[in-house]
Amino acid sequence: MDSAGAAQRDATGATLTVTGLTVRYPGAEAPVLHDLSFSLARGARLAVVGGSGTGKSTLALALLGLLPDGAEVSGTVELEGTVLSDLSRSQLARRRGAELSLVYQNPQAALDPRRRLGRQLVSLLRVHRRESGRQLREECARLLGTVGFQDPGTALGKYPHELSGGMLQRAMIAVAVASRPRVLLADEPTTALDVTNQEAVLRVLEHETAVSGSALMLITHNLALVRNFCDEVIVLDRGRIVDSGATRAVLDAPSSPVTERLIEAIPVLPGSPSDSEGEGAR
Ligand SMILES: Nc1ncnc2c1ncn2[C@@H]1O[C@H](COP(=O)(O)OP(=O)(O)OP(=O)(O)O)[C@@H](O)[C@H]1O
Repeated sequence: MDSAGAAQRDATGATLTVTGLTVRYPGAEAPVLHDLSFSLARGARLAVVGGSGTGKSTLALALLGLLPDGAEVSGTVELEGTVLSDLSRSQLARRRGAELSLVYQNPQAALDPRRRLGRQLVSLLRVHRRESGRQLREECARLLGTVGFQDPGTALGKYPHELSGGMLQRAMIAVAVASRPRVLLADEPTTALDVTNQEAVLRVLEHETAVSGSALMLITHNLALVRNFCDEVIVLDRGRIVDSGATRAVLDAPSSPVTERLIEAIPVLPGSPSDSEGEGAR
């Protein structure tokens, strides 16, 4: 943990505090996000759940300061006591990646198909580190090893299309948490993957955020995934929070019909983690 971050800690235990966040896209009549307020505790795992078009990705972009030009934003986003809208573009860019990091839905789309994986991962690390290219490449190999790559050196020499989506996503997570961000934002990180790769990526997310001490904000439309993975959940509908709280409490006693519908959509398979027997361990 860096001393600047430690000095800025507030007394609430929250690493991220969002207050009254409202966003309107240019030309749109109504805001896409309405007066959102929530906080994320240090090291906690929060799910943001909602159907298509409810504003989940807009929320991620707003937190990262990456909304398109002309978007109207009000309310505040506070990271470790610093209001992000008070920062200059370059200060915000430094925090992005170092303190607030993002894992995209589709790692293939986030990478340049013409450049080998190693060069791209080194470029990502270089934004926040001063080591030589050789040291950064060694660090990339070490990071890939921590997320289950048997032969990191070979993987670094490959082009993105030569690796599976699951491998690429694990690599991206390893690099995203390398700077020990306060918050890792994962926007549908498993949606583009098959079931086996989804599980591997979730295990990596769980392990890596635990090791780095990062809080996780998991954006998903899939409440089944949230059940066993997140401590808290907020449910979005048409840009508003319609339900929120500890995951168990929200799932056991939803206060919105929207949450009820999402719960009804969870497939219950005998012996699956969503089966009550399977849940006993947590
Ligand atoms: N750049 C933009 N300009 C104008 N409207 C936008 C823009 N991006 C998104 N929207 C609109 O904002 C609303 C919320 O979109 P957003 O992508 O945040 O939802 P989402 O919950 O992430 O959806 P999905 O799960 O389908 O990705 C949608 O109606 C969308 O059409």
